[in-house]
Amino acid sequence: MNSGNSSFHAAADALASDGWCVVHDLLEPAQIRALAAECAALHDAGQLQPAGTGIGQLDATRRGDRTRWFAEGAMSVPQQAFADRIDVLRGVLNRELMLGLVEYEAHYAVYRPGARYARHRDRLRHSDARVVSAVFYLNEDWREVDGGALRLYLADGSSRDILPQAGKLLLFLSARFEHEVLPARRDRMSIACWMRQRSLAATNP
Ligand SMILES: O=C(O)CCC(=O)C(=O)O
Ligand SMILES: [Fe+2]
Repeated sequence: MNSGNSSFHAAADALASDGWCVVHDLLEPAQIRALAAECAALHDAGQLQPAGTGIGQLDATRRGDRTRWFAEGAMSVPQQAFADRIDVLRGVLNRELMLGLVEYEAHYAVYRPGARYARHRDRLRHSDARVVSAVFYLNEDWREVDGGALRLYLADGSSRDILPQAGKLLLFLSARFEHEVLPARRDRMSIACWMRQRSLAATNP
């Protein structure tokens, strides 16, 4: 069971001090495998769609993944397990950092070999709703030679490469960090999720 939430408290501290962190115990291995199997099956059944870049355009040279949103009220068992834990994390972040996170959105993403997502920020131009980006990786036995790191650009000009290994949850403040997905040599599966505040500046795109 994922009984302890001590890593969530540590994550809140790290978000407050550094703005980003990695959590390793979001879900059990069997739950992660169930998500990976579902993501792969949906992809193979043609149920993922080419992703846009937030300004309504498709440009596979900038963003080459295919995605499928989790549908509220119609989630599968593995998706619900993920959502339940994200909700617990959201509660901890709200209590400890007073972030006012009222909801989240999440989608599966598959990057085929060679696909990338060029350097970008997750907060959309027309909305300040996204506060915390949370990327959960589903890839068993991922090694450095497989590529596909998430490169996170830090304020001091340096960067960190995070490999998309099964079970890792990368958290970062959506407004603060530019990041990119480097091309991989094998299929790269993840759940991209954003914890959202009630948006004050939202307008229709
Ligand atoms: O898959 C990742 O590592 C990050 C994906 C991403 O940056 C995004 O979907 O906005
Ligand atoms: Fe992103």
